[in-house]
Amino acid sequence: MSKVRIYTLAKDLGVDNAKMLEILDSLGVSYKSVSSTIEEDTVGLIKEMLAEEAASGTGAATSTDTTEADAAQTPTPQNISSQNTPTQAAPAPATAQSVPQPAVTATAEREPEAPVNTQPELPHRAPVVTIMGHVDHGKTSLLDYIRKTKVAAKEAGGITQHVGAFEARTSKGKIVFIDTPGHEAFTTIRARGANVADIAIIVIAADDSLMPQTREAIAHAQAAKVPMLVAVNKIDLPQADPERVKTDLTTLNLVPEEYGGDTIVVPVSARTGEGVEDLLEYISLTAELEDLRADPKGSFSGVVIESRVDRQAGVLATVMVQEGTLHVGDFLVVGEGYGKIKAMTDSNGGRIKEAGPSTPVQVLGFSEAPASGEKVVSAKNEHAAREVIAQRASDRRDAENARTQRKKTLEEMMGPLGETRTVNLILRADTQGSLEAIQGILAKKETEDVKLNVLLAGIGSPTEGDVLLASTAEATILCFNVTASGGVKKVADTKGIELGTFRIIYELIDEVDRLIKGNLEPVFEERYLGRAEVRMVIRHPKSGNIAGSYVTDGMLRRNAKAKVTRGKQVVYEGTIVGLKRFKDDVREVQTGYECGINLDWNDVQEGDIIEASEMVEVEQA
Ligand SMILES: Nc1nc2c(ncn2[C@@H]2O[C@H](COP(=O)(O)OP(=O)(O)OP(=O)(O)O)[C@@H](O)[C@H]2O)c(=O)[nH]1
Repeated sequence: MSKVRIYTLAKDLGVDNAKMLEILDSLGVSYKSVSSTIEEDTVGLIKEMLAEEAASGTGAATSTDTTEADAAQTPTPQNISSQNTPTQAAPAPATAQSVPQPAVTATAEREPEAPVNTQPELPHRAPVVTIMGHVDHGKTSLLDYIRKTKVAAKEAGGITQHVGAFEARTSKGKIVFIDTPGHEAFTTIRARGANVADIAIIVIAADDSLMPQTREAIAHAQAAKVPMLVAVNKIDLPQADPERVKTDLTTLNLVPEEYGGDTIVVPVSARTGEGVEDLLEYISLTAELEDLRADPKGSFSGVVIESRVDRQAGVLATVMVQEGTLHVGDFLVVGEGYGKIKAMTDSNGGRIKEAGPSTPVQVLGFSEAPASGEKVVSAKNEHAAREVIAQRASDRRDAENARTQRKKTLEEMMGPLGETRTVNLILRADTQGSLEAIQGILAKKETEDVKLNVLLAGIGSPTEGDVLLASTAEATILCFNVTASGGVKKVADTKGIELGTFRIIYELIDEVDRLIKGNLEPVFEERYLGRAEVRMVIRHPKSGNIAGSYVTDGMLRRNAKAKVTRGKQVVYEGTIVGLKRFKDDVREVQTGYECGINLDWNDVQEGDIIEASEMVEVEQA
């Protein structure tokens, strides 16, 4: 029995995706997304339903979106298919969809009036897409192909400067591509707390399948919780084996739709262009499901994609507008610096005066090059910009002071107690065999309370990218038989990332055990401090009997735990409540010194041995 993809069917029948899903729900048909497939039989039922509704004038084909744009149209099935372009009027929110809406028809006399959603909706914005994958799998070629075919010829012509992002025009609207392939850019941006990409395309060469950087790219996208699409590239090659890629993906728990999962896998060729249209269509579909919106009238915020210093022009920074609208003349604050926009160009080099959400713009006006991933906000005027910067500088100083070696509490590390916790790990090992062995053991360690989440299991030394991933995902990096370079260690240090290196698998596993235990309660350990011999008992009118002693080993400390042995027998366990050297109260007494010990116990005798210890919290990995 053949199957039909939901969104294709919706398109063919001229209903929008939301409506189609509503029909499927009413028929009790299960699906994962609009890109899932349904049985041919169901298609017949849907057609019948639509025909009946159309005949009874209930506007079956009418979108549940009761926007002005829809209302202005005569609702024929053809003119209401939803296209997620940024200029399109926004569909009604989910809550409005669940309210039965009278049909919108060409005859306006129908009563009562349809309940109109008075809350103005934010308009849709174009998706921002990043392309990641293993070296040589075709990321750049794919971006080049899209740029060549989807950026208007006159715009693409001439010398297009690389600005870090470009806008593609597709039949489904604008899609913005981050033009720096690879996950370094993605992670660098995320490491500064910003999220630029809405969708990640993982490119996998059909003749090579999963490679270490493919796994890394997937881990990065998953850590960022960014929806992923897999583009299996180079399908034009005779040795291409897209099926193998799909099977291999299942080993990472990414089950392609064809296999009953929800991972969209699109075969493409960046060389011939085959499948690229499909890929773009899937991007638009994913964007539609993500329901990406932004307020062009709101206050501006954006993120620096990249920046460089041009010898003639000065600092040129590419900023992605995320909210609001940017205008020439606006004051921008980045980190602890600011600038006034002297000029602005779009990603094709054309001068522009303003730019709304999901628009990458090159800005001239910063005095220093801001770093990728820095967040940008605007200020009313220069004075306001300076005020923001002064506040930031003072906040930073406070944070630096507060950070001085403050240990994170368990709750901060693991989330609230009493819930299932996740320990995020990045594993690095010398061979695939070791990795598998470690993962095999770890799989058995999971409990109801603690989940072990291996974000990335890679062969070879940990990279700076791993540290960035660890810092954004709050993960611990564990290395087996590989060590981090000095540079990577330094980055880990500055970011406060735990990076453990082990030569014995079970030591690594012990470390994981400690991490797991750390989830449950703090672990304390009794640590031996020292020992003293009682040489005489001094009777004190107020404090009771004081043990005049000589410290024979280590040291004694006030408030330490005390154990008194007489011969082989433990005769008392308590606390050292007072410690004196001659007449003075002291905190500690070292080996070789005499002291008076008050145990708040009167039966101490000459010859007793007082052993001191204290409870210390065991460092939680
Ligand atoms: N036959 C074929 N070759 C391709 C295709 N896509 C890319 N290539 C070739 O594969 C090689 C690598 O392509 P790139 O686009 O540079 O790959 P990349 O992933 O950007 O590589 P890095 O930037 O080094 O990470 C080049 O020689 C491309 O010509 C394709 O669809 N079919």
